[in-house]
Amino acid sequence: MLITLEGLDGSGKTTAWRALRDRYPAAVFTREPTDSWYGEAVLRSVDDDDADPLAELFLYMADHADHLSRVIRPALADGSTVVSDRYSDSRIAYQAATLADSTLADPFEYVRSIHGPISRPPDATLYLDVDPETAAERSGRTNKFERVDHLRAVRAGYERLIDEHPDRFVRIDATRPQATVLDDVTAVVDRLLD
Ligand SMILES: Nc1ncnc2c1ncn2[C@@H]1O[C@H](COP(=O)(O)OP(=O)(O)OP(=O)(O)O)[C@@H](O)[C@H]1O
Ligand SMILES: Cc1cn([C@H]2C[C@H](O)[C@@H](COP(=O)(O)O)O2)c(=O)[nH]c1=O
Repeated sequence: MLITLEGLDGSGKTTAWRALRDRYPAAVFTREPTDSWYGEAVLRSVDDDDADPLAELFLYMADHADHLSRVIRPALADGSTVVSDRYSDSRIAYQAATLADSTLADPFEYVRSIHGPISRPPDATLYLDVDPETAAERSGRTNKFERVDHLRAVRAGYERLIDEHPDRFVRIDATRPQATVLDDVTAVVDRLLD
């Protein structure tokens, strides 16, 4: 089973991912951007305010393709549970926002469409829901994606994904205290793996 954690910057995904790693030591824990050289190239682009959004999308896609072949597919073929901190929905929500002013007629559909033939959809996605103001505050506004107006557009993309896949997404109110959020996260994953 492939479980993904999604949400705005600072929503608490990595905190939840670490709690799940302690609780399920036999599962495979991974993330996007990955720690490969493709992931390093992505981070260089994230730190470049002038990066071309389409070029950046394809860096993320290269990292995703490598992640699929090197980590995700082998782990699933072994029968392991895989938990990924960010995955394809991050691309659809974030790059649809960065490409909003591009020549693409419908960036959301375009980014989704390029995943179709190559990706492996998640079985379940925990969406840690915070408002853009809380997200920007918690993340410390350290990169170009952590600005309130951008996060508002990203959140709209996530809402569209949730509307389209109500059975896959589990929304968790992540504005509550950390312990309460983690209780909900572990209860959801316990139920999924039961
Ligand atoms: N429920 C919560 N209430 C208050 N603060 C929280 C909560 N969850 C996480 N935090 C804090 O918010 C900050 C960001 O958390 P975390 O790194 O887990 O978020 P993230 O979604 O992985 O962020 P990013 O996408 O930017 O990597 C950390 O300082 C963390 O301790
Ligand atoms: C996977 C992925 C990530 N992003 C953005 C979101 C963050 O601002 C940065 C780095 O991710 P992190 O979880 O905060 O370390 O990258 C994105 O725009 N598109 C993606 O596919």
